[in-house]
Order: sequence, then structure tokens, then C-alpha cells
Amino acid sequence: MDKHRRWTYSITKLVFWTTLFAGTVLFICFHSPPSDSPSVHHPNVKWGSPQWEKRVKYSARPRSGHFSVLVTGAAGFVGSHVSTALRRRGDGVVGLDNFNAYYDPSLKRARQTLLEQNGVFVIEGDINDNHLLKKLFDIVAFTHVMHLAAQAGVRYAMKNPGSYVHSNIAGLVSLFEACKSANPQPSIVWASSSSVYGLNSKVPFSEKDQTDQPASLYAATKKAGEEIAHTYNHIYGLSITGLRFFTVYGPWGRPDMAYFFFTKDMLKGKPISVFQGSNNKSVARDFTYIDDIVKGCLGALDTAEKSTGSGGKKKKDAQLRVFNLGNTSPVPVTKLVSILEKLLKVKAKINVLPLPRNGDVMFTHANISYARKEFGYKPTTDLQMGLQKFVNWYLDYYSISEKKNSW
Ligand SMILES: O=C(O)[C@H]1O[C@H](OP(=O)(O)OP(=O)(O)OC[C@H]2O[C@@H](n3ccc(=O)[nH]c3=O)[C@H](O)[C@@H]2O)[C@H](O)[C@@H](O)[C@@H]1O
Repeated sequence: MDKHRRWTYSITKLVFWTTLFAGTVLFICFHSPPSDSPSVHHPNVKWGSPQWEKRVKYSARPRSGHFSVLVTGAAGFVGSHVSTALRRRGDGVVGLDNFNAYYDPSLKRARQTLLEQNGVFVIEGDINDNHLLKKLFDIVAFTHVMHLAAQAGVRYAMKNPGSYVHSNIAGLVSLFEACKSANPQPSIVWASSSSVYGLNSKVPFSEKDQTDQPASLYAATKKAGEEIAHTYNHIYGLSITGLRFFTVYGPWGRPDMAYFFFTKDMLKGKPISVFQGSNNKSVARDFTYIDDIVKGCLGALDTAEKSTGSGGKKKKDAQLRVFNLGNTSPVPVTKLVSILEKLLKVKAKINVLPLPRNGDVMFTHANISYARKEFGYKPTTDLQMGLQKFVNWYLDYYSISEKKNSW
């Protein structure tokens, strides 16, 4: 080989290896998680830092799915289940949660750990933080927002009314503001509540019924949310779907709900209070299992049309919907207790109390034909089966060995 050919050969080799090296580096950058893998929780990653932005973008990127979804209340009961389901089917998901202490935050942290293991980054922040929301919409073109962050609970509204206004009204407006200014505007699906039916007596409850008799401040803030949704849809062309959830229960549930603290108290041998209406009428709820609710949430997201506005202006009318997501078979609370007694093998010590006048209603019962028609919503888990799954989770999570022969 003469000198010139050797030189050309060396250059070709150099170019080849350089290209291969650069290609490998680029491949690694685009196909693998950022060096601080999103599957690990790093509380020290400051929001707004380049490392934080990288994690947000990575978590938001759809894998095999099409959506990029911001889930508020992601460390909550429904939020954690919906985030996992979206991630499993390949959508990109970024979670947001303020981890407040309304109920045991360690349960929220445990849900967060599971989410992070599934590749969902959960940001600790409040929906009232306009800067944070703006930043999120600046760095990610979210296709959808699943808004599940809220101050929940019917009776707690008497104790802390301000928290309902803060999260369910001010927080909702703050979120809609961020969505209306985002480019592109996302489609929004959010959690309303069966409690908007309030003192209505016509059953089953239909979306066409009037909802102007809320029995609690909680219900009133959810009803206000539905009206606020109408305004943002009307002025800015935001596509908005409200879901009226009916007493959702199941594994990883909320400790402030009756089925959860009945279980806890019964296992400890403590008495439970079971409310009763006048003339010994039993109180009933259309208890709905979490997996059925998740299917409803995904159905609503999949059928949500695009928002039509940009630059703060509406181009044409956008979709505005409200769906009941219930089980369509109300069960008396006394029956809930007897199912728990059998599953836990514990006899409940029951104090019967008159239904308090602090927000409770006598019964709920969903008509779900609209959700069935629009996205094939069909709940499949009855209370017996759903509570069995809840109890299995509860005993496992709190490492309680089953009590035998105690009644
Ligand atoms: O459907 C809904 O939209 C609402 O469902 C539940 O509210 P609720 O149905 O009142 O659920 P629980 O607080 O778990 O009560 C369930 C039933 O147990 C009864 N109960 C509750 C507590 C108690 O000590 N004793 C008792 O008999 C209640 O009267 C009610 O009939 C949730 O807590 C709300 O956040 C949600 O918005």
C-alpha cells in the first residue's frame, strides 16, 4: 500500500468509527431514560432544573400509545390507578400531586413509588401554582389532562370549608387557565361527583336531571366546577368532559371512606357507626369498583374531541360532556358491613346513628346509559367481589394475618 492509499484508508477508518460512535451516543440519548432514571424517586431534583425538565419530557413521551397525559392528583386513589393504566397501554404520563395531609400521606408516597417503578414521574406541586402549570405546558405539548386532584370527602367540608374552595374551585380555574393558554390546548377529562344530585329523589340519577340541591359544600364545589367547565368551553373552546363518580372503592383506596375505616376498626375490635334515615330506612350507595372507574376514565379520554381554541380564542364550538360513572346497583350500608364481616371473619360492633345533617344523602343510583352509548362503559365488579379484592390488598398492605374463628 503506498503512502497516499494508507492515508486515505486511515481517514476512512477514522470517519467510520467516529460515525459509529456518534450514532451510538445519539441512539442512547434518544432511546434510554435520562441518566437519573425516572424509575427512581429523586426528591432533590428541583423543579425547573434541566434535570427536572428531562424527567418530565421523558415521562410525557408516549411509547406505543398516542397520548401525552398530565394526570393531576396522580398519587391519589383514582389518579394512581388511571396513571398506571395509561402507562401500561403505552401513553406518556406526567403526574402532579400536592401530597397534602387530608389522609395519611405515606399511602400517597407508596402509590408514588409504584408509579415511578412503572415509569410515571410524579411532580410534587399544587394545581394553584400557575408558574408550575405554565412551565409544564411550555415544555410538553400534552394532548390530554386527566384532572383528578380535588379536596374529597362529603362530611369533612363542615370542618374545613376553605380547602374545598382552594382545590375544587380556585384550583380548577387555575388549571383551566393554564389549559386555555396552552398551545396546543389539551382535551380535559375531570372528576365531578355523584354528590351533585344532592337531595334529588328521582332514581336512577340521569345526567339530564337538574342538579340544583347540593347537600354539602363538597357537592356545591363540584357543581360549581361543572358550571365553570361550561364557561371555559364556551369562551375558549376547551374540550371538557366531567365524570360523576359514584362512591369509588377498591385496593389502594382512601382511608377516609367508610368501607376503608370500617375494615380498620372492625379488625381492631372497635365499634363502627352505621347511619340510618328516619323511619329506620337504610342508607344506600351505588358503590363502584375502581377498575370499572378506570375503564370509564379511559373511555372518556379516548372519545374526547380536540379543543378548538388557540391564543386564548375559540375557533369553533368544542365538546362539552358530563357522564355518570356508577355501578347501577345501590347497596345498603348495612349490607356493606355484613359482607365485610364475612370477608374479615369479624363480627362488627355496630352503633346505629341517625344520618347526620352534614352533607350525607340517603341514596345514590346511577343511570349509565349515556356512558354505555358513548364508550361502551359496562361495570363488571359487584360489591362482594370488589370488597374481596380490597380486603386482600388491605391485609397484605398492612401486613395483617387473617383473623380466624373470631365469630
Ligand atoms: O360518590 C361520590 O361522589 C362521593 O362518594 C364518597 O362519598 P360517600 O358516598 O359519602 O362515601 P363514604 O363516606 O365512604 O360513605 C359511604 C356510606 O357510608 C355511610 N357512613 C359513612 C360513615 C360512617 O361513619 N357511617 C356510615 O354509615 C354514609 O352515610 C354513606 O352512605 C366519597 O367520599 C366522595 O369523595 C365522593 O365524591
